[in-house]
Amino acid sequence: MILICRLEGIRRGGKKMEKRGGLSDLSKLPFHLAYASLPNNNTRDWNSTLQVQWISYSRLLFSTSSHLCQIYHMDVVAGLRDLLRPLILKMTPHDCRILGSTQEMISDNLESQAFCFHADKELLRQPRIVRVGLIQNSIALPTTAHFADQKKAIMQKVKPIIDAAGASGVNVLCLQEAWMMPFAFCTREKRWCEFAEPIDGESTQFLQDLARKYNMVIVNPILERDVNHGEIMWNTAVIIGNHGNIIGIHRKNHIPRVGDFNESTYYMEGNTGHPVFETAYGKIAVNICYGRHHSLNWLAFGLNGAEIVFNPSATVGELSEPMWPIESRNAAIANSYFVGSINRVGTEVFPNPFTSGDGKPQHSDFGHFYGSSHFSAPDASCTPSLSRYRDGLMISDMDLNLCRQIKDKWGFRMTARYELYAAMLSEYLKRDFSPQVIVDPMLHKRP
Ligand SMILES: NC(=O)NCCC(=O)O
Repeated sequence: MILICRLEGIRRGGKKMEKRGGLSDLSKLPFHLAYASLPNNNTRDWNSTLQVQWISYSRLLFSTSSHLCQIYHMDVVAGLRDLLRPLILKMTPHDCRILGSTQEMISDNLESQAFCFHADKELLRQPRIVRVGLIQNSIALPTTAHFADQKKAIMQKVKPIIDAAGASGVNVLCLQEAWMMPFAFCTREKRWCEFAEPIDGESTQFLQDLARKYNMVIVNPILERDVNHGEIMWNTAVIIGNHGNIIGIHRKNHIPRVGDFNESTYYMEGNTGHPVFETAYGKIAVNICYGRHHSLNWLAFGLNGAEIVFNPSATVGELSEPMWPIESRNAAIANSYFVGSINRVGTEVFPNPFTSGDGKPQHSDFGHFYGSSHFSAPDASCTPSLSRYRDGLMISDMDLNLCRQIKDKWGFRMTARYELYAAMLSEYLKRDFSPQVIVDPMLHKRP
């Protein structure tokens, strides 16, 4: 059963929920709840904030915070559109564009969620609201299919999702790590190198058209073949501007050497530093997958002025799922920027079994890529995650003014004592470094 009600004043942890719509006890609700929420008694914001959510009760409790009080979701469950029609009729054209077009384009297998992070109103600056999108997806064909067919099928699969993002007014969109291929780096087989592309190759050209069409910045994470440097490979994000131009690239800084993540067989540590790309919609950066375990990597993007850092990833449940909700959220807090975390979905099975020298029996798949893409904000709020199993599009509006507001409030940049750490690191890098350990003189004495 689906109920539609309107909730207001949603607070952190769901502790305070004033309701409208005649529902007094949320615990009596059916497991699934579709609702529309409005900002606190504020009709002024009606145009941009009528939102509809299809959400489980338990997720509702965990998902809300003071800066995340509008939650909306355009699910495509059959019949929901009819139920929502009275609400759609009340919307302005702007809202209809978001809900209507998204509904039209998304298939039953695609989950879509949308959120909004607010900042306080300022006297001297206008809000800087940017609509940001994340796409997670499984591969489209078995890994045994012809490579050209695999690539074409992935593009065909992702295109309607990008169209949905574009039609929903997304300004900046990020795809998952190496989205144009299966994540075959577990196998150590070199034939997968055929998927590598130059920076301005097939997938960039494909996305350039869409960037132009939707006036959208697109982050395109690929396996790069560096044609000007001996055809070597990198794990690269190409930043495509909203005019379809290539703004620049970033190459993955930290290459995993854990479990089946045998990526070092294919590419080296990146050589692009920590670039921040000033786009039409804000300053963005990309911390590719395993880089999220390295707090200095996050820090460097922050020091270069990033307002949104994307973390396009490919990681499996057995290895990293307990870390996933924590690391990027912590980075958003520590560095006063927004983070968009993306992980692919599904289990990719490869033709030949492999091992990774860890004593485990040979196997033919990487494990389950658990999706769970989400956004984190500098004020410690975060969205719920997309599904562990389904393709998904997550959209969030975010007022980038929140970054400076949180910097002003917490002053982490002022209290950071960078000079202490610069000195410590330069000592540590010396060959004759010895750790600063003060031994208890009693430690080795007999009692
Ligand atoms: N793609 C990638 O770097 N994965 C490494 C595993 C992880 O960091 O969870």
